[in-house]
Order: sequence, then structure tokens, then C-alpha cells
Amino acid sequence: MSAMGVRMQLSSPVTFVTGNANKLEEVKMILGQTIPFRSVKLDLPELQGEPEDISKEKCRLAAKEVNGPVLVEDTCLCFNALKGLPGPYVKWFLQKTGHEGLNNLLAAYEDKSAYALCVFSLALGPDAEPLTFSGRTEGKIVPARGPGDFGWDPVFQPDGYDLTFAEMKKEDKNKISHRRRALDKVREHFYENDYAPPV
Ligand SMILES: O=P(O)(O)OP(=O)(O)OP(=O)(O)OC[C@H]1O[C@@H](n2cnc3c(O)ncnc32)[C@H](O)[C@@H]1O
Ligand SMILES: [Mg+2]
Repeated sequence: MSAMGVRMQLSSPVTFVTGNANKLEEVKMILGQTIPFRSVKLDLPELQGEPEDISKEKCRLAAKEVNGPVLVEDTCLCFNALKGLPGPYVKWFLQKTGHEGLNNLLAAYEDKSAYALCVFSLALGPDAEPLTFSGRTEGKIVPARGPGDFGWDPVFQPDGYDLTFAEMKKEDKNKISHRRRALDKVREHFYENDYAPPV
């Protein structure tokens, strides 16, 4: 039940909006049938700023486009030696300079520690204020190892593992990933609020 004691009725399944097929695949694997959702492939423009604000603004744009309940996420890769950069801008660093470039950014620093951060935003409609749910996984930046099909996975080695995200089995990454931890909170929110499944 919601705080008002009234069961919230979703107007339609929640639409996960992303331009990234790998994200979608992981979200599907992690959520399974626990939340009714569908997906739309849209590469939305992104604000500059703090991760939560970027995610929320992307969510507002998505809710307007879809005109219904939406879920989006923004992912950051944050280097501690660089006070959290490249953070939300990792996509462009990766695109322009590759895995080697990401390593080179840290060449001048002893500290190779980093964390992956995923910020989901949920809005029940175009006029609703988005809610955010963050998940974080600590690790370090290493020279690329493993398949190169998903972003910076080959250069991120989570703490407590000898393997990079890219070398890990998908199901193992999905047990400890930033995305998994954020989605656990999203799922909890759905259960707590007892959103009725769409009819
Ligand atoms: O449409 P959206 O959802 O925004 O998809 P995107 O690919 O633009 O994604 P972001 O704006 O969140 O940028 C994050 C960058 O980090 C990459 N990325 C996201 N999640 C990742 C993960 O779990 N492992 C490795 N790379 C990831 C992704 O490919 C981008 O280059
Ligand atoms: Mg993006």
C-alpha cells in the first residue's frame, strides 16, 4: 500500500528507456518477471552535472516522450584519484580514447581505485517528480582484459575478484554490479508501494 493507503494503479507497464542494448539485456536478466516493464530504444539528450540530476532530467524527458511511467538510468565510472571523474562523461572518454586512454588517465597516480555507479530514475508519468535509486560497486582500473562488447567492463576489476567485469560470467557480474544494487532498490520500492500491475 502507498502512504495514502490507496493502491497506485500504473497506467501501463513501466517503460525502460535506453539507447544501450547491453544495459537492457542486463536489466531484463536482473528484473526477470518481478516488475512489469517493456522497453523503448531512445538515445535521450543528457544534462551535464551531478549523476542524480542527469538521471532525473533524462527521466523527465523520457516520461514526456512516452507519456506514461518510465524508468531510465545513467551510469558513471568514477576514479578516486580524479575526485570522481570521468564519472558521467566516461562514455565520451571511452569513445575517443578507448580502454587504454582510461588507464592512461591514471598514469600519474598511484591510486587506481574506482567505483561504478548506476542511478535509476523512476517517474510514474510526465508530471511526476522522478525518484532516484543508486547502486555502487567498488573496484580498480586495470589494463583491458576480456571481451570488449560492453563499455568499460574490460578495465574494471571489482574488489574481491581476480576477474574484470568483462571476464566474469554475466550472472556473476549481475550479482554484484552497480546496476544490480540499484535495481534491488527499485524492486523494493515497487513492493513497498504495491503498485498494481497494469490491466
Ligand atoms: O541511452 P542511455 O541509457 O543513456 O545509454 P548510454 O550508452 O548513453 O549510457 P550512459 O549515458 O549511462 O553512459 C554510460 C557509459 O558507460 C557504459 N556503461 C554503462 N553501463 C556499463 C556497464 O555495466 N559496464 C560497462 N560499461 C557500461 C556505456 O556503454 C556508456 O559508454
Ligand atoms: Mg546516455
